[in-house]
Amino acid sequence: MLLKRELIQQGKIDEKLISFKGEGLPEKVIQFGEGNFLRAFVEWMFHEMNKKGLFNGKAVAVQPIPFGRAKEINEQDGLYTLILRGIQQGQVIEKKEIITSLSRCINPYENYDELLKCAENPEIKYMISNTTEAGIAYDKEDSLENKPPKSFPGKVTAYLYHRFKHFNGAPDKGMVIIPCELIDRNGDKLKEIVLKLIQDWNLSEEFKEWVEQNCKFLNTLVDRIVTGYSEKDVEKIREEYGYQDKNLDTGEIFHLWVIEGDEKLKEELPFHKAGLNIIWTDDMTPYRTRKVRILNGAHTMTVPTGFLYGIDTVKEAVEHPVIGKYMEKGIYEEIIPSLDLDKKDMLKFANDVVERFKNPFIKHYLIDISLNSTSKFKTRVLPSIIEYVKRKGQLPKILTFSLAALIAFYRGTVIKDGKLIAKRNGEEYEIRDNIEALKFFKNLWNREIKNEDDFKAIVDKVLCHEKFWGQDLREVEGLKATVATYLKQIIERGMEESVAKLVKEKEV
Ligand SMILES: NC(=O)c1ccc[n+]([C@@H]2O[C@H](COP(=O)([O-])OP(=O)(O)OC[C@H]3O[C@@H](n4cnc5c(N)ncnc54)[C@H](O)[C@@H]3O)[C@@H](O)[C@H]2O)c1
Ligand SMILES: O=P(O)(O)OC[C@@H](O)[C@@H](O)[C@H](O)[C@H](O)CO
Repeated sequence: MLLKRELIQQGKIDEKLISFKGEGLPEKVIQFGEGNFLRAFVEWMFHEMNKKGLFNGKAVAVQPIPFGRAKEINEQDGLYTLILRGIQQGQVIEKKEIITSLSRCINPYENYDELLKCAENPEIKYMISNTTEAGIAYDKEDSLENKPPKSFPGKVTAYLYHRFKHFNGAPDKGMVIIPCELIDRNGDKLKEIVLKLIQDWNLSEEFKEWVEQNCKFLNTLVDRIVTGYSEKDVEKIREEYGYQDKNLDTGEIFHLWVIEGDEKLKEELPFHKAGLNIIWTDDMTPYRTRKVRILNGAHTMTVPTGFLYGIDTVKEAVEHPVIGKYMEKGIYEEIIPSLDLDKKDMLKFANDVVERFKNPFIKHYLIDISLNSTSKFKTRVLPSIIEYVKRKGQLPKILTFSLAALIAFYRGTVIKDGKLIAKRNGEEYEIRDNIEALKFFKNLWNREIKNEDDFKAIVDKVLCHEKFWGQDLREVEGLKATVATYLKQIIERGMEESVAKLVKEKEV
């Protein structure tokens, strides 16, 4: 029996899972993205507000690409179970609940008019999105003639244009747009692309002014580890509660949403009154830097090293005697000293991150985090290396090693179904990144390696590839030689020996 509204109405679902039925609430939010993260973060927050009568509305999701889970969401009337679990003040906490703040999911590739109809709804004032870092991108080939436009910003532009025309440019029908993508100043970036598309598509000056004056694009930073579901979780729910849930979602208890916005918005969206951890600020930059460099940086520097060591999850990594040490040294001795933020605050954040990584309920696979590692390394790890060198006049050895590990991790020679295939201990694994990056590494490793010079040549090619790093990394003193030495060790002696030696070393 599939989770559906009628099961709740007929009293067939355990009452413990239903704290708020959400019947009859109007749609107030249009949400681009129907992935695990949004459902465990934003929908959960609207649900929490609804419970307390603070929002009284639902979100309607839109599938931003041709493939997704619109069908599954609609089959379950937008309902899904959310399991939040972790350790809080030494106590094991597990909360299971059916979230009722999602009304449905529109697939604009099948029903574009449904999407445009939402733009005509005066009650839908908020737009949320999470389309991954790849989503907020300018596509000069996109067009209003595409129904729907291909890109996410294209869809937003078409949506806003339809709303503008429907309400004859009424100033009070502007939207509050709150993107959650983990890119720097996500709101500003989305706005910039929307304005560019308005120009490309020759839309009226009045529309452009309406967007500029009446639509607010907020910059935000989100933080919660969400890992989706496993078949085991689905099976457990079926056994315990008797229903099947194709949209089950799981995450940690910790959550933080930093939003750049004013008091008026804070009152309109009173997340804080529902006890949620939301920071309204006029500058989100320090929060973003802290999170991306410490938490995401720790993930990205650990993934290739830990994975090639034979470890599969973040929890195993942080608790491993060698890899755990590698990770902590990287965070406390290299990332934090490269940051210009309040020391006490950073240490507290880092300690919490290490605790969060140890969450016994979260199986966060290194191979999943490895997605798009080249661009992640550029934004999440490289700035710490550059800043550390500037401040200390020497290379941070763990982070430098992680670059060598990244090159070793991308040691594949065949591309199959858009993935580069490499081997760990004789077993194949898939490297997922943009196709140019995969081709680059495939060509890079397709050579005979006889001596030290060959490793140097490989590293030279990677470091000078400005498309990855936005700069020529050969200019960082000593980086090429050190990465080449580490890479040679990893390939010739294996990750285990190399990293064990590294964590014992004093200096580079
Ligand atoms: N999972 C987490 O712990 C977590 C935490 C914070 C932030 N995030 C961010 O969320 C993103 C992943 O989201 P998820 O965990 O919900 O994954 P997911 O795969 O469940 O969902 C991804 C969503 O992005 C959309 N999408 C993918 N590529 C797109 C493209 N090119 N254009 C437009 N839309 C596209 C998909 O349709 C889907 O709605 C990451 O980029 C990450 O930065 C994730
Ligand atoms: O989601 P990604 O792929 O951008 O990055 C992987 C993880 O670093 C990330 O999901 C973190 O767990 C998350 O950013 C915590 O808030």
